Amino acid sequence: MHGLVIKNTGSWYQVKTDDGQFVECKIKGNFRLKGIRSTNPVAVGDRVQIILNQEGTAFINEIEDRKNYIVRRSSNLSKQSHILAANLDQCMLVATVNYPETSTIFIDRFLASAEAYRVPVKLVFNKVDAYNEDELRYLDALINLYTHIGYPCFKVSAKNGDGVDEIKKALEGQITLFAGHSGVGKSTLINAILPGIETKTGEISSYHNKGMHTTTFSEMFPVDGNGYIIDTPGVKGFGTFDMEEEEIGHYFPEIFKISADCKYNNCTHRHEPGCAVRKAVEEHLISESRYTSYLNMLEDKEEGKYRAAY
Ligand SMILES: Nc1nc2c(ncn2[C@@H]2O[C@H](COP(=O)(O)OP(=O)(O)OP(=O)(O)O)[C@@H](O)[C@H]2O)c(=O)[nH]1
Ligand SMILES: [Zn+2]
Repeated sequence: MHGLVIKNTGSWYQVKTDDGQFVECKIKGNFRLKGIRSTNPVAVGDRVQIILNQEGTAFINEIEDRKNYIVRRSSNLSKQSHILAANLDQCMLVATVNYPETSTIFIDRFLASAEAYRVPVKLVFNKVDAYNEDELRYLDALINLYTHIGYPCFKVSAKNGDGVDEIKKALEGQITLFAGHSGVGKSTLINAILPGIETKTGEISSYHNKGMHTTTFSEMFPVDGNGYIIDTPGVKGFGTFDMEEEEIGHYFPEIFKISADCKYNNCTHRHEPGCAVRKAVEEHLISESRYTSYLNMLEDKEEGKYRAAY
């Protein structure tokens, strides 16, 4: 029998089978996945094969190949990582231009990590009800920039409901991870999409605070139109993604595209002669803010301390 892992409590996994049953499952034996040293071999979003037993529970005995997955390092000391979710169709990054401001560096780092993880991102700009004329103009400039690069953008007010229907539409049939730094209104937005979920996430957080080993806890919530949303408490964004210096440019689509015209094919687009990227920045074909974010990631890498800012 096949199904989708929709909840992970550490020792048990809840699987929704393809014929619509919910089955509590355990892992059989010792799962070792190729190339991943993970504290949890199975994550929400995994498609699995299960074998039912007489008590009505089941064993997971096979995990289907993942199209992508996101991880978090367990700690700096250990090389082990924790798989937060698998098979994401998309990620929605909630951002704000004020109250508090999401920096373009934060947005761009997030986008680059998502490119590396091969998860498409949609940008959701929240709190549009609160902005003045200047902020709204800046917002439109950002939306113009990111839409052009290929990231769809939404304007919403989780507070008064503006734009929330468009978000609901974009969630249909998709597994979507929500991310965003503290205070952008992620919880308020999720609650506008799924009234009642708020209490649940609250419970999870307080459980967290007791210092119990709940880092393995994650859950997907069904939304209208056969989709799911994942809101992992405490996850502001993606974890560290180890990128080689010359690789960082690959995760800025517009930089990558133009870099084909650089004189040197290992160009880092800083001081090299014949750099097509720097020329494009000067000619305003690549945005200054994106180039700054790119350099910012490169600098961290140089100092040997690259760590995502979330
Ligand atoms: N004006 C305005 N305020 C909002 C909106 N959405 C959320 N807020 C407010 O922003 C603050 C933060 O909202 P939360 O939903 O708690 O933000 P969060 O992103 O979940 O933050 P954490 O819980 O810290 O992760 C609250 O005071 C909300 O009432 C909005 O659309 N407009
Ligand atoms: Zn270059």
